[in-house]
Amino acid sequence: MDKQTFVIAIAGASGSGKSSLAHRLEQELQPWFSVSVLNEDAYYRKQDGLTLSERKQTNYDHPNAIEESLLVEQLQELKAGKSVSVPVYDYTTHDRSDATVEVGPCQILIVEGILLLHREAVREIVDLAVYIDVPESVCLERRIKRDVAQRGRTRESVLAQYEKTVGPMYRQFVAPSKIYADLVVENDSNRETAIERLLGELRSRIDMDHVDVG
Ligand SMILES: Nc1ncnc2c1ncn2[C@@H]1O[C@H](COP(=O)(O)OP(=O)(O)O)[C@@H](O)[C@H]1O
Ligand SMILES: Nc1ccn([C@@H]2O[C@H](COP(=O)(O)O)[C@@H](O)[C@H]2O)c(=O)n1
Repeated sequence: MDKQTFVIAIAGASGSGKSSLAHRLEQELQPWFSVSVLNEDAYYRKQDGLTLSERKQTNYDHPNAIEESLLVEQLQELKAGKSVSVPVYDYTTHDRSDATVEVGPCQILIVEGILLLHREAVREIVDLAVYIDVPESVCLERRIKRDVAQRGRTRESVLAQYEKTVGPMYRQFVAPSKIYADLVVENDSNRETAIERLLGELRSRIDMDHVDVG
């Protein structure tokens, strides 16, 4: 078997804890492997032709909000052992910035995002598909706290956006994509429980011979 980058996708609702788990997994795997983490959000389309108030109205939870062709192209390049220049997204301006970050070849690539498992072209690249399963009400409470603290939002704006787009798109696209997961992990209690379960499953499911450790 060819040794190439092993790609783990972590999908699930906004606020389910994908990003936190992806970075914890990176920490746990790093002593043994070179690991990189990618976020689907980096591939939100550029919106510099729109005003800020127009950008605030965009439906960021619809699959078409993401430039899927660039996401897939960069996943393929990384899987093939090449470097890519990943866009940098700014949630406060609702736009992709002009900056990019270089992501180099790695043995394990973790990519996280709400709609990854909805995307057939992404599923074809992924070696292990993980869905983080958390009740909607828990995700919403976490999202309110995070978006007010880190993404320049108010509680009211988060609730309005949730009712208009986030909740409906979750029910239409994100939750149904759970059927494509190789592994479903609950994350509505202790964070350590989820990471332990993920690591336990990974140990038995990742074919380490497949990963180039040489
Ligand atoms: N198991 C957990 N228990 C409590 N809070 C959590 C847990 N996992 C993540 N969080 C918190 O919830 C918020 C959303 O987590 P994040 O990883 O950003 O979710 P996502 O990437 O799925 O949107 C963050 O503030 C994070 O610290
Ligand atoms: N300008 C933007 C872009 C995206 N969002 C929201 O981000 C969510 C996905 O990221 P998570 O880290 O929460 O998984 C998605 O639900 C979008 O609504 C935004 O609010 N503003």
